[in-house]
Parts: sequence; structure tokens; C-alpha cells
Amino acid sequence: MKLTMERLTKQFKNKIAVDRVNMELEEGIYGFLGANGAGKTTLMQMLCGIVTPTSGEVRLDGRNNIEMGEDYRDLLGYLPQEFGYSPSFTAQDFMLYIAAVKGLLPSYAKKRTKELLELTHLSGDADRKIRTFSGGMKQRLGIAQALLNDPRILILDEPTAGLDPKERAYFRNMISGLSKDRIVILSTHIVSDVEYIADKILIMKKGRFIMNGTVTELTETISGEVWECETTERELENLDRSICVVNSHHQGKQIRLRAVSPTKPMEAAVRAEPNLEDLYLSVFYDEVDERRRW
Ligand SMILES: Nc1ncnc2c1ncn2[C@@H]1O[C@H](COP(=O)(O)OP(=O)(O)OP(=O)(O)O)[C@@H](O)[C@H]1O
Repeated sequence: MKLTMERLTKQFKNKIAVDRVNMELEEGIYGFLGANGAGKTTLMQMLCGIVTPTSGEVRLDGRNNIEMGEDYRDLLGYLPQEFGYSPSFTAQDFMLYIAAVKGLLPSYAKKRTKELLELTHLSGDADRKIRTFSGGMKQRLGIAQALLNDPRILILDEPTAGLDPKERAYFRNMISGLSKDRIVILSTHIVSDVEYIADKILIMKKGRFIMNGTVTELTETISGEVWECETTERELENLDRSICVVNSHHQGKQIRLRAVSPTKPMEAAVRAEPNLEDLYLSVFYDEVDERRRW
């Protein structure tokens, strides 16, 4: 199975949200990483066929996804960023309702609903109204509905938003267990959500994929550029402002600094093993919070 993006572009008035993206995806887990507004949601909506590209196209094994219509939707599971839950439905009713919209046979829908509520740890809440659910529970229900038709292409837009750390860890395991013969795409701006489960990371900035590869391939690009040292507030103030500070941990008067810089930022600095967060922060350094700059 090959899902191909060919010069995929979406323009809203004078804003280009997705800019001539070319990419080919095969079975596996893909993590779309990008800051807010990078274009992840718009790209995913085009992959789902719910937003029409301004130019370019999405093809599945050579066929245009919009022209495929229902044949494409049958293969697709989607969790949008803002899901319209009906608050007066119970979790079970909601699943059965979505199953009916997807055209699943009632007997299969019932069996699948049971399995998926178990998988997402919602069996005990199947008869509770969605209005009583926490954000994390709603998110789990959203993941469950996306899996109803056992999709070959699963697209999850910020699936871990609202999940607590334990739920995040469970979610990662669940997604890892699903991947084998599917294309799973999940977007996030939280590096740890995808660092350990994605086969490939695609970093999106200003409507384009600016980097893609395995975690190892990506972190190798800043090999030798990550530094750690003990420093003081005063030394930090004199630090070149172009240096990307990944972390500054205050321990009394001492500060434990981690930074990305092509050259040694301080006399005492020693090289450290790069990780994906170092790379992400260095790539988005021009967009991060002013308070992180030095
Ligand atoms: N319907 C629309 N009309 C006008 N501009 C839009 C529309 N949808 C998205 N945009 C703009 O396109 C750009 C990309 O937005 P998009 O939601 O795809 O980014 P994102 O990476 O998903 O961000 P977030 O993580 O905040 O959802 C943003 O500048 C956004 O304001």
C-alpha cells in the first residue's frame, strides 16, 4: 500500500497552509511533528479527503483519494482534532451510531464496539453519558471510533491531547500494537508521544516537511552539537542569544544547562548524546517562547 502526496498544496485566501508537499508513505507509524500552525491539520484533512487541495493530490496505490470516494473512506479511520461528541449519548450508543454511519453490519458493530471499548479501557463506562466523561476519556473514545472499521489508514490528529502521562504511555503501546499492516499517521507537538513508537518522523514547518527520517537519522543531524554544563545565572546572561537552550535546570545558585550549538557554548561544556527533543527545539528555535531565548 502506497499513500502518496504529490505537490500537495492548500491555500486559504492569502495563507498557504500546506505548500507543495511531496511524500510517499507505506505501512508503518508516522509521527507528524510541528508547532501550532505548521499545517498538520490541513495536511491530514487532505489525506482524509475532507479538504480539497488547491493543487496537487493524494493518491492511494495510484488512485486519487477524492475520486475513490467511498472505497477510500472504507479504508480510513480518522480522529479529528475537535471531535463533535453528542453529550447525551452513552459511549456505547455513540460507537454504534458511528458504526452505522460507516455502514457496518449491526452484529459486527456490536462485537467491534465491545472489543474497542475494552482496548481503550472504557468497558466499565460503556453505559455512561459522554457529558460525564473527562477530556482523556473522550479522547480514548475518539480513538476507539476511529478503529471501528479496522482501517488500513489511520489518521489521528493530536490523539494524546488531554491524556495524562499514564494514559499517554498506554496509548503509545496501543498504537504500536496496531501498526503491522496499516499506515498510521499521528500528529503532535509533543516529541515523547512519537519518539519511541514512530518508524519515521516527519517534521513540518510553515506548510512543508523540512526533515524526515528515523529518530536515529534525525538526531544524527545534530551529532556533536548538543552540550551540557554547570553554569551560573551570570554566565547564562552572557551566553550568545543564537544558542538554543533546551533546558536550564536551577539547583540553588548552580544551573544545569543543555543547549544545541554548532560551537562549544561555554568553556566547561561537554558534548552530550542528542535526542529528538534537542533536534525539535533547535528546528523551531525561531518560533519558541521568548523566555527560552538567551
Ligand atoms: N479554514 C481556514 N481558513 C483560513 N486559514 C486557515 C484555515 N485552516 C487553517 N488555516 C491556517 O493555516 C495554517 C495551518 O493551520 P493548521 O491547523 O493546518 O496547522 P496545525 O499544524 O494543525 O496547527 P495546530 O497544531 O495548532 O492545529 C495556520 O496559519 C492556520 O491559521
